[in-house]
Amino acid sequence: MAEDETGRTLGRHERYRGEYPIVVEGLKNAFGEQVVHENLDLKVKRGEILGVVGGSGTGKSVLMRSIIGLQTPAEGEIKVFGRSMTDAEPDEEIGVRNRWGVLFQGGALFSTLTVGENVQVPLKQFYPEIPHQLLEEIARYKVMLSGLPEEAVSKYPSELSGGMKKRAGLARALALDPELLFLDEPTAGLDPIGAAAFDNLTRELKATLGLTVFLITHDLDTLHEICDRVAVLADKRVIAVDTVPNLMELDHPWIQEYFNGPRGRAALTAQALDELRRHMDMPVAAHAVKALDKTPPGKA
Ligand SMILES: Nc1ncnc2c1ncn2[C@@H]1O[C@H](COP(=O)(O)OP(=O)(O)OP(=O)(O)O)[C@@H](O)[C@H]1O
Repeated sequence: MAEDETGRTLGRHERYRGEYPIVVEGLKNAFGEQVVHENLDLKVKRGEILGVVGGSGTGKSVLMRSIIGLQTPAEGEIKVFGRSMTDAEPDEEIGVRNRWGVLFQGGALFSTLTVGENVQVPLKQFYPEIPHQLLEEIARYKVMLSGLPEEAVSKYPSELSGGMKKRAGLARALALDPELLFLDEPTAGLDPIGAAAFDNLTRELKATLGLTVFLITHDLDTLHEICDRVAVLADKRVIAVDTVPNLMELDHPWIQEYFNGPRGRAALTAQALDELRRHMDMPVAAHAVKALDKTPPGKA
């Protein structure tokens, strides 16, 4: 079961109040000869959106799978809500597993179930005593909370667009009222408007539901717009965890290339424009937005 900082077991509906719901220390993961992580440390703060970035194959998904117990590490310690995930028996983990929700890459919905039935899967697993009608109502509520129209409840995944599938996956991840939300590349494959809408939804859900979010992404706009801090994976470990502006000051080749390369600068300019637009009633800001909008690409 989840524990507070003193080791006291938390009641089923009691929320974790410690500072770090996820603590990873000295993590090593290897597949045969291939060492993916070595001496990896990471602490996720309660109530933050932590972005996780790194080149392809640096082990972002493996890190997430280790934290949620789908990948057994070769070495190291992982604590979620104060409970060690590395030495827990599967039964013991249940008191922790129903406190998180996961949106896997691509949504990972059951294709033979409707959206509503997909959302009901974790509810039935952890709360088999809930009556059928209440299950349906909870599922409908989660679907709408994720920004889908009510009719989507009875649709099958094949009848949904890519963006709607992500929202359906999110609805399922929110089924158990989690405190922790894991999102693996939530905006991959979405058009820029769909991606921005999903970012807004994540930010609103964090604020209204008090979530802590572990967010793997390649999307620079997402990093700039909604992440409180960003962890950078390189050289088999987390080489830095900080705000984006602070990371941009670091003298690491991958970080410089990523955040200060052309795409990184474009994302930064877009964010600055957004900030200014929010203050459009101020004449100076309105003027600046007009001027920046006219700046030719590459000159911003
Ligand atoms: N089950 C597995 N068996 C063997 N190797 C694996 C397994 N899962 C992951 N790997 C390897 O571990 C490394 C890290 O994979 P992972 O999917 O975590 O990378 P990633 O950083 O999420 O990459 P991307 O950004 O491309 O999604 C890769 O080299 C991958 O091939």
